[in-house]
Amino acid sequence: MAKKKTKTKSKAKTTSKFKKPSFKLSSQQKLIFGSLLIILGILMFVAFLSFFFTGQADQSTLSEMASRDVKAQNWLNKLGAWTSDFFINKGFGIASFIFSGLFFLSGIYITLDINKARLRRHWIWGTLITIWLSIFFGFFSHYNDKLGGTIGFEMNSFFQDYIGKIGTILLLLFVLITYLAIRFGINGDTFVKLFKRAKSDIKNEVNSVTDDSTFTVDNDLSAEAEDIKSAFDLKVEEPKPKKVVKKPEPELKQTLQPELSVEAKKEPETNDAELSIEIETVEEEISETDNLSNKLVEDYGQFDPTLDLSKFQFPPLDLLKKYDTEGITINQEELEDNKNRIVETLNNYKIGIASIKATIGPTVTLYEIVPEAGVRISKIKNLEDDIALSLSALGIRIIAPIPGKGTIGIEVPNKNATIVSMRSVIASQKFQKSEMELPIAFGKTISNETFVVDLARMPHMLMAGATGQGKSVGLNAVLTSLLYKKHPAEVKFVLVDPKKVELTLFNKIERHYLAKLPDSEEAIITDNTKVINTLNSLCIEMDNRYEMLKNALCRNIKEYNTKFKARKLNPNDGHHFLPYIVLVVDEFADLIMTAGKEVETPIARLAQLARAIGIHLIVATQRPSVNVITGIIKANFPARIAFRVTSKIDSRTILDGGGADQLIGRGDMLYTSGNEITRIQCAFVDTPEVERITEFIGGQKAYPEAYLLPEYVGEESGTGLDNNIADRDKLFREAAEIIVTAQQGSASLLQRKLKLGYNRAGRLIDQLEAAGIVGGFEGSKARQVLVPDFVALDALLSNEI
Ligand SMILES: Nc1ncnc2c1ncn2[C@@H]1O[C@H](COP(=O)(O)OP(=O)(O)OP(=O)(O)O)[C@@H](O)[C@H]1O
Repeated sequence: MAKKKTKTKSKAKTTSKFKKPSFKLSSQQKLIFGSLLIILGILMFVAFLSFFFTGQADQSTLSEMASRDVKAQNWLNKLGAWTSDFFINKGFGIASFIFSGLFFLSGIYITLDINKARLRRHWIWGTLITIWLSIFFGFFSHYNDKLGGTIGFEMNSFFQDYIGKIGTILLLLFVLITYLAIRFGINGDTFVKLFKRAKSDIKNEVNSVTDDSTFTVDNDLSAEAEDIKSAFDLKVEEPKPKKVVKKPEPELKQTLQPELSVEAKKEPETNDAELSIEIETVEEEISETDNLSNKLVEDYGQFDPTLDLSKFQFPPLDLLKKYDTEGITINQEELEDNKNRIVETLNNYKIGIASIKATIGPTVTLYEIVPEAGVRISKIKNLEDDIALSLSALGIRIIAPIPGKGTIGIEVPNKNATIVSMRSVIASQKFQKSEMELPIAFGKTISNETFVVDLARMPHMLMAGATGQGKSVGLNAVLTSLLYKKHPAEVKFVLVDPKKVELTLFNKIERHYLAKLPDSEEAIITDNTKVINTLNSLCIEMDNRYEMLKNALCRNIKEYNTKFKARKLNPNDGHHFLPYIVLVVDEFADLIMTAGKEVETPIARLAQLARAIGIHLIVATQRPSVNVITGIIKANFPARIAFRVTSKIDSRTILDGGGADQLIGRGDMLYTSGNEITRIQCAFVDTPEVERITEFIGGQKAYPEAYLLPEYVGEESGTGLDNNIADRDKLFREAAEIIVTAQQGSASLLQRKLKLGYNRAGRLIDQLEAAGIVGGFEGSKARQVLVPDFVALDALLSNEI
């Protein structure tokens, strides 16, 4: 009991801490409230009972309730008179007694803390029975109007007015049957059983009578036993009396007594058919871990991952530049001009337009046309170049039809494009109030709405665009968005920048936001070998995180972190708060060209599996050709961003459709995360702005070092020359075959054929040398191949084992 009390106490404390509304009563409150209800039930019963004797006399006093001089006859005086008049006279008649019973019962249930669901059921059924009874007694209102009360009388006459007396009786009968069927589970079988039972009872009765006679005659039952039997009015069943009478006289009483209980036990059998299953809803037990975590949360509050840098300040908006040219200016003349030209061009091709509407965006204006009935959409689509010619403008895109609208869209670039500043999108309500995990404010759509997406949901993003079209600005916009919204404890970046200059500014926030390999000096990765190590290390991190999620019984990072914050996961078991990791790779083409499969494999693995554990990839490339964006990469990057590209083929590679070749550049981009393509003007964030932000963050207190990724033992760390078969590269056999076929022992051949990095190819050559397949190093000349053909190679390798 004492335990229970502390439990409820601690629970109450916890809930008050979080200020959640709680209707749980303490045991003392339950006692007080319960006894109040019990007393109320008794008072109602007394008042109602008294009403039948004093109700008539109290009629006149009801109107003078407020006067102290007037006395009522009711046993509970004026309050009793008023309550009983209210419930019985004006309410449900004698059925109102049920209410007093319900109050009494509620009091008992609450005091003893018995199942609430059952009490609720009592109230529902009790109220229904009260209504039914009051309507039923309504039939007898002309004998005594107190029987059914006003409600009963009125409802009864209402039904009689519409379905007559017989109809009302049948309706009540139907309701009664329904009630019995639902409440007690009575069905047709019950009646059959009842009938059978009655029949067998009669039979037994008859048998018992015959038995009784044989009983006395056969067994010579003493007069005393006979007396006892008649006194208990026993129904003696066939085999039992014989047993009883065989016992000696003094034991007779004892044996007869148990028979009493036999009859008592029979009772449920007779009620068998009327039994209904009451399902008790058991209140959920608080498990031990819950309890412990509750206590921890109570004592120390929820775990706060930001505590180490609790004074960290997010960069202020002032660090971002404000542009004078911002905001949409409507050039009426330009609009009118473009409209006329569109209509004219289409008319030249005998395409009539029913209506035309313009939506002005920051860089392009969308003209939505509803063509006249009977015009083929493909006809308009084919006129793309003609419309562009007549408007003498670049970057015209025709969307026929606009998905979900049923109109045809013609996007025409504005003569004077307005810059979408990073400041305006970061300051927008949409971004500031977003509840996303990793919100990114990309820019503004064609209807000038701020476009915010959640990187956590994408879950990976592929970005392509020809040089100078705004990729780097786009990457900076992504990083800036996250810096403005996420605390250093919540997100970490792994930055890969083969160009070495684009992301260097972020070096300043290394100890706040960046992640790196334990042995590396620079957090921003510019060296291709390090990229391979980092990617493999991320794969290890991914596997570790999955293990942690598995142990914590969580499906994703969000659930895991919520559980960790609620102190349900023990840090001693290896659990810790998991920050999101965003891997940004600029110039992916360069990586693929130099490292090939060694980069592609871990990237594809991460892209396939890392979404649930919070590792998200952003990969940017200048050359969106198929040998860079391979099928496996493409399949795992559902979100794509295309800045202007040079050819339709490139557009198709990145977007699976045209359009990116018709963009106007300077941040004009297309975004898709599935079917729909949205045209967006990317927000512009300049280098000085990024510099100011990183300086602001970098100037604050930081963690002792960057977030450390797990160590990865790279391939070049192996001893190249030893001939340990177990340590051989997985591609050893394949490499040997290539060398033997080409009869040329060069690392670059392996690099080309197997799409490997230089280091790995070199190591393979070393292993081939150790195995005696190629000769020693000969300077600039290719090594000699010592195995003439496949047969010899097979023989050599099989001899090794
Ligand atoms: N959203 C934008 N709004 C306005 N101007 C932009 C925008 N994005 C880019 N520009 C302009 O285009 C120029 C080139 O952009 P950026 O450096 O991002 O190109 P890039 O695609 O990264 O080129 P590269 O691949 O050669 O690095 C910028 O200096 C800027 O003047």
